[in-house]
Amino acid sequence: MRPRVYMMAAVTVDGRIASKTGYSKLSCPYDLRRLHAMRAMVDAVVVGANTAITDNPRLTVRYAEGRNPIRVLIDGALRAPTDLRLFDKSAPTIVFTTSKAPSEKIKELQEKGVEVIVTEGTTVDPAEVVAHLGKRGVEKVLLEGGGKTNWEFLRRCLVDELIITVTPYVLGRGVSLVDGEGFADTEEAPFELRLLEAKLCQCGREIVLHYEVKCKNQLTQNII
Ligand SMILES: NC(=O)C1=CN([C@@H]2O[C@H](COP(=O)(O)OP(=O)(O)OC[C@H]3O[C@@H](n4cnc5c(N)ncnc54)[C@H](OP(=O)(O)O)[C@@H]3O)[C@@H](O)[C@H]2O)C=CC1
Ligand SMILES: Nc1nc(O)c(N)c(N[C@@H]2O[C@H](COP(=O)(O)O)[C@@H](O)[C@H]2O)n1
Repeated sequence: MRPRVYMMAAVTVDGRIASKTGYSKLSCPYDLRRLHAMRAMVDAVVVGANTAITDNPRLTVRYAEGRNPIRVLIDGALRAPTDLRLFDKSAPTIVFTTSKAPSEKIKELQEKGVEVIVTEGTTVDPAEVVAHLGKRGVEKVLLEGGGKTNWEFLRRCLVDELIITVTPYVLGRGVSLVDGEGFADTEEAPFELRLLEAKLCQCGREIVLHYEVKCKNQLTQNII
């Protein structure tokens, strides 16, 4: 069985996860604690190249109790600089890339103890990433964005639960929670969202929405 995939993000009222300049610090301290508690609950946390480059995240557990998950970066052309915090020794890190990655950069990362997996094709197939993690015993994966990576996972029905915090801001042009080609209408989406919970954050200014993502194929199979 493939690992269960949770997608978590903080969005503005107009659905942005970052501004036009890449600013993304939207969450209140309570929301950050929820994020870190989730990191402690999963076995691996996944981000895309732009998030790694723009935010230079640590992806470790700091505002909750628990162990650090494996950090996973999807970076087709290995654009991420090798001095990112992701590549420090605080947690195991895996990079999924393609033959577009410069070989000297792969070597540099390997010397830092980072595992680099070069997949076939011109882009990394997220299904392959999830399957690979499953084979290594990973049972729970947290997808932390950004928008393009969220789209690549969602359009393939690779997300099982969505936890979205709506924050009291409007940014206008910027990065969308799900940033891809898009669906023509709600029917075209290969999944349905079922609301599990909607709650007010302890800060009193944010709403936490928790959905189950049901793949329509699986729904049909269940009906038959
Ligand atoms: N508010 C929040 O909760 C969060 C906000 N953010 C924000 O999101 C922004 C970044 O989002 P966005 O620009 O959409 O980018 P992403 O972080 O999703 O990175 C996208 C890039 O990752 C690489 N990538 C992702 N999936 C694949 C794949 N399947 N195969 C190959 N490469 C892949 C590609 O790089 P390439 O094109 O080189 O192949 C792609 O362009 C940042 O500003 C960050 O701050 C991020 C997370 C949470
Ligand atoms: N859930 C959530 N809320 C926000 O407001 C955010 N900005 C993010 N961003 C994610 O967290 C990463 C930063 O992590 P570190 O604190 O450096 O460990 C960032 O890169 C996004 O993945 N998430």
